[in-house]
Amino acid sequence: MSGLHDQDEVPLLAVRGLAKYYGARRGCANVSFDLHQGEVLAIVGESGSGKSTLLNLIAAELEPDAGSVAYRLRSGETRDLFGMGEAERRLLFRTDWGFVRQDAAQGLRMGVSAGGNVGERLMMTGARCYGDIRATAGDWLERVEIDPRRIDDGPRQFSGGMRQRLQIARNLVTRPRLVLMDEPTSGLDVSVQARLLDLIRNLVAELGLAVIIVTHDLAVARLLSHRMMVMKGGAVIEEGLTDRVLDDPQHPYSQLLVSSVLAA
Ligand SMILES: Nc1ncnc2c1ncn2[C@@H]1O[C@H](COP(=O)(O)OP(=O)(O)OP(=O)(O)O)[C@@H](O)[C@H]1O
Repeated sequence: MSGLHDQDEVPLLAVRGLAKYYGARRGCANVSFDLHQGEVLAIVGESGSGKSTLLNLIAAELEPDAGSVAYRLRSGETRDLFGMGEAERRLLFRTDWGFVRQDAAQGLRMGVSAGGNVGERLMMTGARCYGDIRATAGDWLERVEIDPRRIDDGPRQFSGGMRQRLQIARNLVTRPRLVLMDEPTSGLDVSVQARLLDLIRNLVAELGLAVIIVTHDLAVARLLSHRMMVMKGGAVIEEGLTDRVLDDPQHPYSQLLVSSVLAA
């Protein structure tokens, strides 16, 4: 995928010098990047390279030891996430941000119906009319290729792929501008993965979403992202346009990563 943005516009997200240590062990350190509206950034690297730590820092689920994350609000004002009050940040995350987790059970309310899962997020943006909420939830189920007649079924009655699609509907119904995704397709059958990736790709393009996607799968990065960052040992060792990094990796570790996938 290739895509360009206006270099002059203020980034949606600006990450500077982010670091997290677990005791003496480096989770990630010295990570800086900008993300613009509509841009998809893949974070790749082997297990333990720091991908989840970085994503969880950006989601403010972990406290950084150093660094900042600035976000441009809909009002145009840019704010440091860690300087915000807890309530303000929570509201932002529930409306303007999404977080699609690898394990759908962590991103869904498993005891609540499909319609309830989608409607709940909508209510956080102020929707109150039951009929409208139900109709919008039904529309979103259709958009993620779930039969809207299953609106009253719970996620426990859904397959793994359907759960992930429901999680996507729940996250996108509020029309967020930024969505974090943590290995959204791993653990699913290959054919289910392909369908889900196709769906994600179309929705991201249609809604003009900015996305940070963590994946260990370079094919996922190739398909979805404009830019990618390669992490190793908690540090970003290479960063650039996805096609460039995959076709012409500069760092020996990225070369190894790319060639080992090609050889597989
Ligand atoms: N809660 C924790 N306590 C101690 N060390 C941790 C903790 N979480 C992560 N680490 C360490 O931080 C480093 C980065 O781990 P992280 O989970 O961010 O990597 P990752 O690339 O997301 O790996 P995976 O793909 O396996 O999830 C690793 O050395 C890991 O052992």
